[in-house]
Amino acid sequence: MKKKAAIRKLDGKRENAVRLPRTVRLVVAALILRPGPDGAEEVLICQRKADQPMSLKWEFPGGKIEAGEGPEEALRRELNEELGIHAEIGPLLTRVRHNYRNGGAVDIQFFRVRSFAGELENRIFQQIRWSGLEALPEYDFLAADLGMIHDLAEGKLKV
Ligand SMILES: Nc1nc2c([nH]c(=O)n2[C@H]2C[C@H](O)[C@@H](COP(=O)(O)OP(=O)(O)OP(=O)(O)O)O2)c(=O)[nH]1
Repeated sequence: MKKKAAIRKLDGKRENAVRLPRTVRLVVAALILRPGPDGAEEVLICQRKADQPMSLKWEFPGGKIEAGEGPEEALRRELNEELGIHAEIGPLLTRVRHNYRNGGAVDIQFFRVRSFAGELENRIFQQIRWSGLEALPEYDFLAADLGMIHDLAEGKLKV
């Protein structure tokens, strides 16, 4: 009897593991930088619309990598769709993995962008704006970005 009970328990555990899969969304995002008026760096930040999930939170422009795309290629496409620019994608600055409380997980690669062609145009966001790096913690960012924006503000992550 004891043995059977133990097996049932094990099976139950396995079932739970199957019932709660975490599909990781592979995401790319850009730190688009420009020199600010005082010579310090400014970065472009974007606020999600009121009718989007995680509404009105701030984030960096970007989105999910589609099947068959490389990360840089996906980011170039997203920046064109969202902001109407043709960006030159620079180096990978950092990579963040975060489990959201609703069960979704994201794996985000952040690339530096210092140069782009075309005029910045807000095509999908509530608003976009330039912020000094040290001011980033004043904005209500998506949870996955919090560690990184504090590192940027404190100069621990170099751009
Ligand atoms: N673009 C971007 N997405 C981010 C950041 N931080 C963060 O957690 N994310 C998450 C939000 C989304 O779940 C996902 C990006 O997906 P998306 O931009 O293609 O699509 P979406 O907001 O409609 O999200 P979804 O509901 O389809 O998952 O990554 C960030 O700084 N920039």
